[in-house]
Amino acid sequence: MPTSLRSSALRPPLTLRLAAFATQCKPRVNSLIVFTAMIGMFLAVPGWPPGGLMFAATLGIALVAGAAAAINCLVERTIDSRMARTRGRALPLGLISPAETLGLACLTGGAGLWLLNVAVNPLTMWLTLATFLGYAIVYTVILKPATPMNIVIGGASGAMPPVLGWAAMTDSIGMPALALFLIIFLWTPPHFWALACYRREEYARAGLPMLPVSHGVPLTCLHILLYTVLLAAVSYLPVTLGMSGGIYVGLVSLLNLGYLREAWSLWRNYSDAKARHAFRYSLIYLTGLFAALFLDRLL
Ligand code: HEM
Ligand SMILES: CC(C)=CCC/C(C)=C/CC/C(C)=C/COP(=O)(O)OP(=O)(O)O
Repeated sequence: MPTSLRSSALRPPLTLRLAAFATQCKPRVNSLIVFTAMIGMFLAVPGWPPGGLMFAATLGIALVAGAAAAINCLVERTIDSRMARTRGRALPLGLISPAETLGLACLTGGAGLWLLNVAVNPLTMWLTLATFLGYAIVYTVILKPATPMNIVIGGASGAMPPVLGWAAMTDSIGMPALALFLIIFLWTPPHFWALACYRREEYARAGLPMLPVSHGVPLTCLHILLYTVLLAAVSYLPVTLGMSGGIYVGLVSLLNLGYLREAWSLWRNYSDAKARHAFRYSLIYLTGLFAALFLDRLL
């Protein structure tokens, strides 16, 4: 927090500081994370999952995911202050102090883990803790500043939520849950690299070795295309495993055609506008794929 804001007279009021903390939990990113966890819960059991168990699991996962995002904001507060996209976050603006962020993240994360342990099962609690550490420590502290492959390895944490949802309902990790893990795991690099392409100058200024910064845009676009082809192939695993049928195949095929077109066009003839479009499409793709899994099960 800037020195001028340290004196209590100049500190933002408590409600504003709590609201500032909530924005650091990255609610928009985490709403999709939690959605994929909930679909994992639906697919794990025949019929509708037990309401109380589903509520506790969803709340627990959301609290821990929010705490992980807040720790990411805490660790990266100096880097965030150097990039246009992130300099309006609560810590660079001094709306909340690092100590308050740490304290509230421990509270929310601790509450989430406790809830998972007592109201869901210890397996889900341990897997969620590992996911938290994977993102907040392994990705944020170790990999992100060190290697352009940060996202490939770090993406494993982002791919965990359907596995967490599955474990919450079954107290086990099934093959179908691993198929959903693989889908998000292969989706994450093209999702992030599209954004990293059109934000490459900011990442370079911040000293972060993202793939378009270290190896250039053409090679990054080739990687985006290759990952998208792999993703399209793996997106049919739920059918091979007997989890989904015709409705899913139809919807996911449309989504795949759209994503392959985005990736192909980006590779053939790059522009920042196309990369922005491909990033937005990545969000439609993953939301659509998980909605298709749900619809296929429902209908
Ligand atoms: C470690 C892996 C990931 C990285 C590095 C990453 C990176 C990013 C970045 C840099 C943004 C822009 C955020 C902003 O401007 O505030 C973003 C947005 C977003 N990401 Fe990811 N992402 C990852 C994994 C995921 C996963 C697994 C999901 C969901 C399942 C996801 C969902 C979203 C959503 C919904 C947005 C849009 C947020 C908005 O509109 O404000 N991301 N991601
Ligand atoms: C249950 C649980 C703990 C889930 C965590 C899931 C997880 C790994 C989410 C990662 C998504 C995310 C906020 C990426 C931002 O990347 P960034 O931090 O590089 O982006 P930034 O530059 O916007 O901070």
